Amino acid sequence: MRIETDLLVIGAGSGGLSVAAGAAQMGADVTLVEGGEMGGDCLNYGCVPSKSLLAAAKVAHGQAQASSFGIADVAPTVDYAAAMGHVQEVIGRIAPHDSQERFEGLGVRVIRAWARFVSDREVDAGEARIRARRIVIATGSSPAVPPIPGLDTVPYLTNETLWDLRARPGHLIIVGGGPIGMEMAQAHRRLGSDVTVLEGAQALGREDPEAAAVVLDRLRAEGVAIEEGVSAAEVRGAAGDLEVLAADGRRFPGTHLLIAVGRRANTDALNLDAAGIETTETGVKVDARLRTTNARVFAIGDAAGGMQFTHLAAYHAGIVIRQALFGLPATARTDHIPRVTYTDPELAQVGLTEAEARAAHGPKLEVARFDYSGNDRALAERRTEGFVKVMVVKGRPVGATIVGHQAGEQITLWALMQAGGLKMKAVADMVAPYPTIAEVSKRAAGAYFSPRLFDSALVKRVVRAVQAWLP
Ligand SMILES: Cc1cc2nc3c(=O)[nH]c(=O)nc-3n(C[C@H](O)[C@H](O)[C@H](O)COP(=O)(O)OP(=O)(O)OC[C@H]3O[C@@H](n4cnc5c(N)ncnc54)[C@H](O)[C@@H]3O)c2cc1C
Ligand SMILES: NC(=O)c1ccc[n+]([C@@H]2O[C@H](COP(=O)([O-])OP(=O)(O)OC[C@H]3O[C@@H](n4cnc5c(N)ncnc54)[C@H](O)[C@@H]3O)[C@@H](O)[C@H]2O)c1
Repeated sequence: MRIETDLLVIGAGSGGLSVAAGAAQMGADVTLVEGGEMGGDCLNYGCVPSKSLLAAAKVAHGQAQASSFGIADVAPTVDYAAAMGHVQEVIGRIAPHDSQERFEGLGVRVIRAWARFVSDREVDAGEARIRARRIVIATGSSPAVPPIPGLDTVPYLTNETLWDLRARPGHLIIVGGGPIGMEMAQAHRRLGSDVTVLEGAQALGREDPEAAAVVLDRLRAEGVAIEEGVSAAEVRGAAGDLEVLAADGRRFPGTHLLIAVGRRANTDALNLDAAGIETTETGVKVDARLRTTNARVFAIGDAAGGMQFTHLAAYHAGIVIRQALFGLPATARTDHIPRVTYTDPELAQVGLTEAEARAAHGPKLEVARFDYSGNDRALAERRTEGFVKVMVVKGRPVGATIVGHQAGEQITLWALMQAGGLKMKAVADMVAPYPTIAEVSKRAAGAYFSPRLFDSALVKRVVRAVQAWLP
């Protein structure tokens, strides 16, 4: 079967679905090829199942920690299979939105097969040979599996297989202390598993160290063993009884092993050479407009080898639609893309961290800060750990870090500030409802302005003069 199309999208995950839906609704002839599950990683093996399991874990934790509110603590009775059932139910409720039926209803031609390039503008998928004016590679990424001796002889879990478990792991060993490792560590600890995290460098090492420490302290207090600077040298054992040997000779026994050491872009099966598309160590090589080394082909989302987030893939989709449908130039920015690790407390970042901002701006950097312990709502909810830290250069934020209750919700304000290049005055002028956690951001803006107001000899002189003059 031969197909001619305006836009061919390879991969029906967060990025590909956004391109296909937008382009079809704007009148383009769109063909979407998906070899696996509609919805990609985020829906089936990533964001949705992980946040759903964390939600179940939060309920269990709440039962165990109620007495500070005057309600008896209850040791939670966890039905792990039922918690995983909840995870699958949530996936099932979102799935229709990403389904083949919905996309066909939007006018998208959906082909369920694995795609591979056969020329610079043609792709084979199942029985179809598809010739396209423009092509978008949105094939996402897969779990990287490190070459640890013995790993191939032991059953191990990844983010793709974890959700099939129905019996709670007795002792889950997690290799990798990034967002996947730390989210799953807390979820499983709260659901009653013993958990050990083995991290080769520093856990949450990409984040502001002070903010990461707040999260790591909490996880340790909840009983997660976090071993940093531990590289796994060997794995031994069998299902239910295995051990990881560290390079320094230490042994870490457990029942289950989760590998969470980062991702590999899904490019191997695409036969990119046939289309003259180059790759880098992290994914498809793209320029700031997300164009590959083939002028007809774009790459977006995880496949493009940069940051790996669902909202980034969706943002990339807009950048590509503008170029592929309207022929207009569009450049992808990164400075306004937030990221959140959904542990409890959450850790959220947009733009530069303090260390990055100091390196980039030196003495021009001012850091405005406010602690959750000064927020009345946080006190009412007994959630006083954490802070907001805003990196400011010439009155405009260049980054914000929030760690604490609902940090992921609170960072959206700073994502807006970064996206619009707005000044701190915008937040200072905002009236935040009392009592909300959102006031932490307003108070951070206040902390930026208060020395200018309260420590200013000029302001004091003006006030005294006006008071002397007023009737
Ligand atoms: C455990 C976990 C938790 C996460 N949590 C979050 C979170 O809370 N927030 C967040 O923003 N991000 C999160 N992420 C990251 C997020 O899932 C990804 O960044 C996002 O899914 C990337 O979207 P994508 O469209 O690039 O790729 P994907 O969603 O992975 O979609 C790619 C699709 O392409 C298909 N495909 C691959 N090769 C081919 C081929 N040759 N032919 C046809 N089809 C192909 C795949 O089957 C897949 O369906 C998480 C990831 C993981 C693993
Ligand atoms: N909340 C979210 O938005 C969210 C949640 C989960 C995942 N994700 C996305 O998925 C991506 C992948 O997450 P991840 O946690 O797998 O990867 P990651 O790259 O963020 O972290 C992996 C960690 O594993 C460590 N590591 C690497 N090799 C190791 C080894 N052999 N032994 C011990 N430790 C080792 C690294 O030092 C690093 O700290 C993230 O970059 C993120 O973009 C996002």
